[in-house]
Amino acid sequence: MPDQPVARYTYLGPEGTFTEAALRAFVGTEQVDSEPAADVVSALEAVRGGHADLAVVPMENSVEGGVNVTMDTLAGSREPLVIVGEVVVPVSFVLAVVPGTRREDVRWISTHPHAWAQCRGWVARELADAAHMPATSTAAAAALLAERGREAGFDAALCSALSAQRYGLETLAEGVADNPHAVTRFVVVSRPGPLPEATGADKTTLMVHLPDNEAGALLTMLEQFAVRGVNLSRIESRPIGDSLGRYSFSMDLEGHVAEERVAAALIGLHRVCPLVRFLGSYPRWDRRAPHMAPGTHDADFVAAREWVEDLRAGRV
Ligand SMILES: O=C(O)C(=O)C[C@]1(C(=O)O)C=C[C@@H](O)C=C1
Repeated sequence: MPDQPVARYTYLGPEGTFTEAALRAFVGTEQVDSEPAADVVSALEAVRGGHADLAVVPMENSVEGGVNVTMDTLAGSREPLVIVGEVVVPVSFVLAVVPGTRREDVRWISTHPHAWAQCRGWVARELADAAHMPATSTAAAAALLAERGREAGFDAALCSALSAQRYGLETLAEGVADNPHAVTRFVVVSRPGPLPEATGADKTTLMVHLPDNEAGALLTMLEQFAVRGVNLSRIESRPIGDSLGRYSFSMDLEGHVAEERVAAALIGLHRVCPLVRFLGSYPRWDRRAPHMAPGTHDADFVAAREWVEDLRAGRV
């Protein structure tokens, strides 16, 4: 048998981001063909353009919620991309500085906005006068501080312990996190192709538009899931952008499109929503199977369909 070609990965870089840690957790080895990207959009564009096979990007954080740039870039282009996997990584930060910097010298702290949101309380308590300078990632802040020192325009980075070490920074505080159990969920994205097989513990990601100015349109959309026993694990609204009051809905549901109840919900959505974008069915990171309500197993749908076929054929 010929060797399988090695998948080329890209991820939100530079080296040392939590996204790189997620990539390594996903492939389960340090040996991976990977190239960091400057930001989420560039990582996803590298896959669209064929420069990489797979991109790992942050999707959702347990404290700060959805990563808008990921949701919008995945859903927003005419050339579709699909999610083929997910990874959940615990996140806690270190306060990293150029060696010799004292705690009382720290006025400006650079990090990714999602990281800042997870450490705001700690900063208010420990460094009350410090302010935030946004960076494209936690490791980008660390790398810039290591490269430019005082010329970077900030005094410290909130980043992973790995980045502080990789960029030769000194750690002034570790375990920085307002919520010690915070986790970030990352998704693995590819160009469309054969779907990952259903495992019995999967998720499906969708982006849906509702009909304009229709009372109850959101309820009608949600009913498509409820009546088929499909649980949603995330739903967020995002502005469509062309006028006020128009929103799309980004959501994850428990199940795989290969399952009857999920397929039936998608058929329902297709009938009642002007746009439904399928963004992938893929195994859950925690391998937790959904609770199945009575009457929602594949066999129940098959039996019900056969019954209707009998009726149509006159076998009453
Ligand atoms: O900047 C990083 O290190 C990232 O991997 C991005 C990111 C995010 O977008 O949420 C990932 C995990 C943390 O929640 C903070 C930042």
